[in-house]
Amino acid sequence: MSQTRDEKRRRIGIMGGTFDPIHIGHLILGEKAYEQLGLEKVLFMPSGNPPHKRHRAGRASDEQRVEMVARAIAGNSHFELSTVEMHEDGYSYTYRTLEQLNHANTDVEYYFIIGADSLFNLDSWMKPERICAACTMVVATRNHTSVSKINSEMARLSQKYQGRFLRLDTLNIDVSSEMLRSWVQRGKSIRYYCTDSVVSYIEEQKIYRTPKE
Ligand SMILES: Nc1ncnc2c1ncn2[C@@H]1O[C@H](COP(=O)(O)OP(=O)(O)OP(=O)(O)O)[C@@H](O)[C@H]1O
Ligand SMILES: O=C(O)c1ccc[n+]([C@@H]2O[C@H](COP(=O)([O-])O)[C@@H](O)[C@H]2O)c1
Repeated sequence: MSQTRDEKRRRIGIMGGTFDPIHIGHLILGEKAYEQLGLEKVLFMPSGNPPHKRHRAGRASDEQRVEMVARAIAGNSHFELSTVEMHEDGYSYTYRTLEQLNHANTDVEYYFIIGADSLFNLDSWMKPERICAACTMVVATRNHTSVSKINSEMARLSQKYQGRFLRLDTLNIDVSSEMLRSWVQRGKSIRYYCTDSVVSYIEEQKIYRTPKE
């Protein structure tokens, strides 16, 4: 059932991701969504991995990804960690998470924050029409995707899934977790691309030093 969009409902953002590792791109998206949409807070929600995929070579464990998110957002009072997708069964579909959240919190309107790469993949997500019924999608540019391309994809998806899409006004942020993993693996600095607390945790725990499988 489609949620009514009521000005009186609490507005909460969700920044979902693999966060392997969490970097400044994720943090800036959360902060700009908070600012531009007048959100009460932003939940940082690491997505779970199926048990058979945990502790993959060259990747952080689920526990390490959660710890990195906790450390990265620690200094921001309107950011909050949500571990609702970290459970033994592993991967959670976004439509299910959102429907469960809506069911449990009828006074909240959710805003799901994504980068442009995720927008152009949305057709391949599980039940996009149910995702669109359960939240407003909030989209930031990535990989220098133009505003006009983002706007036309948002219009197409909005019509296809009867959804509500908003564009965040952000600069292009040239960073990806994959790039940072490869830099650590090659002994290069990732300082300033992640918070100091995350950089030191990656060093202490010796994450991303082994080549990927
Ligand atoms: N630099 C960025 N600019 C805009 N959006 C981003 C950026 N980095 C990540 N995102 C968005 O944040 C969400 C979570 O991203 P994710 O945790 O997969 O990071 P990633 O950098 O894309 O990881 P990887 O390089 O491993 O694919 C996605 O919707 C993604 O589009
Ligand atoms: O539900 C789906 O089918 C689905 C498919 C791909 C990504 N997602 C969600 O989108 C968010 C960003 O995903 P990722 O893979 O870019 O880290 C994260 O919260 C994922 O759970 C969700």
